[in-house]
Amino acid sequence: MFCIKAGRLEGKFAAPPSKPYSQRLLLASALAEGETVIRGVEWSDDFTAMFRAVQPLARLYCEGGVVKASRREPDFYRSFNVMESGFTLRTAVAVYAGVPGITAVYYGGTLKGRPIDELVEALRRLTAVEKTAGAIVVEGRRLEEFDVEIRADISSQYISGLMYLAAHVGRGIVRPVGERKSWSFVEATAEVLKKFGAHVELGETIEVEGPLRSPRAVDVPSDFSLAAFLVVAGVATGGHVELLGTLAEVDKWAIDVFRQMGADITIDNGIMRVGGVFTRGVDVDLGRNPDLVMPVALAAAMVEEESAIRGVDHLRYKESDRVATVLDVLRRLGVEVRYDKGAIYIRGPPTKREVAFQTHGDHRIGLMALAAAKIVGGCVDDLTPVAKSWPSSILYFKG
Ligand SMILES: O=C(O)C1=C[C@@H](OP(=O)(O)O)[C@@H](O)[C@H](O)C1
Ligand SMILES: C=C(OP(=O)(O)O)C(=O)O
Repeated sequence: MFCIKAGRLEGKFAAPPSKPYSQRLLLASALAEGETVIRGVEWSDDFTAMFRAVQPLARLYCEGGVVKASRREPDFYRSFNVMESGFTLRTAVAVYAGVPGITAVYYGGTLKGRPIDELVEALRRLTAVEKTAGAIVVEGRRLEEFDVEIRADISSQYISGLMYLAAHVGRGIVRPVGERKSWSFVEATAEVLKKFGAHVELGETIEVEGPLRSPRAVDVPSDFSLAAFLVVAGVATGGHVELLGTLAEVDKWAIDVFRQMGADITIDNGIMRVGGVFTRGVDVDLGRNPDLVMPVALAAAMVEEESAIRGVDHLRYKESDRVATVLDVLRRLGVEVRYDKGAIYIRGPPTKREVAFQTHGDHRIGLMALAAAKIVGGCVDDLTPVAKSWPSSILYFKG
């Protein structure tokens, strides 16, 4: 049990480093020609998962938050545990299909109940892939150019995995089928592959052409989906919060969502200053950016006007069923909330104080609970999950 007193969140904080970018940069560095220095890494469980996954084909050195990576002759037999990292599981299974040799990718915890079968089916058109209890075994081949269809409405990481495979083997075409969920993360993959010299076209189909070449040194950008918890806690407690760092593209447009709700956010010389009061509800579709649902829902819980957060049905495939667990956090706050046809409707403000929150084994629900506890006071049952994306978060909220 971790308890927090209600009170103003005040201070100057380093914005949290982006987990999705740190993982993408490490994977690209491990496949690229030449050494890459990656600066500003936070050793989250998911980054560690990617570090394990690339070890059989990369030379790796680390010192604090700096990692140096370059490709090497891959081991023929390789096995590693990606723990609960969906991105690492889905990209590793795809990439190793194009690396001659045999790979056993172990996975566990909440990831055991999350989707992977559609990617396994798509890869079986290229090579042998066996799914057993808790592991996937991939027979890697020297693949030529490939052309595959894959469902786009379950996880964008299937597509990101196939894009990395294409860059690695030389060329590939990926045909997304159905609604394009979490699409901003496909764009983030394209952005990183292009930084490493690949040619990427995102259209009706996706075309990727390698090879990957190191840009020599890269900085991990900051993550707005995580920083947003500090923004919400700062605004909701009337505190003054300053965040230092350059935000990654993927979720940063959502600053305007918080502004629409009444937050006063300015960015000047890489410093984000946060103030204002949440006074208005919002009607927003977060289907392209699912990780923003938790902080936006918490901000919406502060205002009386009803908010609608749409496009959230695929949140059921995350570390927890986030449709259910976001509703759980809000109900514990005494907020009116309902889910209907892919949308969450929220009407605040909180009517409860000193609340007992549950993380349900999910890091983003844990972070939402930490920010909520700073606002109304309360306790979080288990902090372990937050190490998946932002282990240092507890230091920001401890206060
Ligand atoms: O590619 C990525 O790094 C991610 C993609 C999204 O998942 P899905 O594509 O499975 O929705 C997102 O929710 C996750 O936190 C990170
Ligand atoms: C769903 C997430 O990550 P992953 O899919 O990589 O496990 C997340 O960080 O919320």
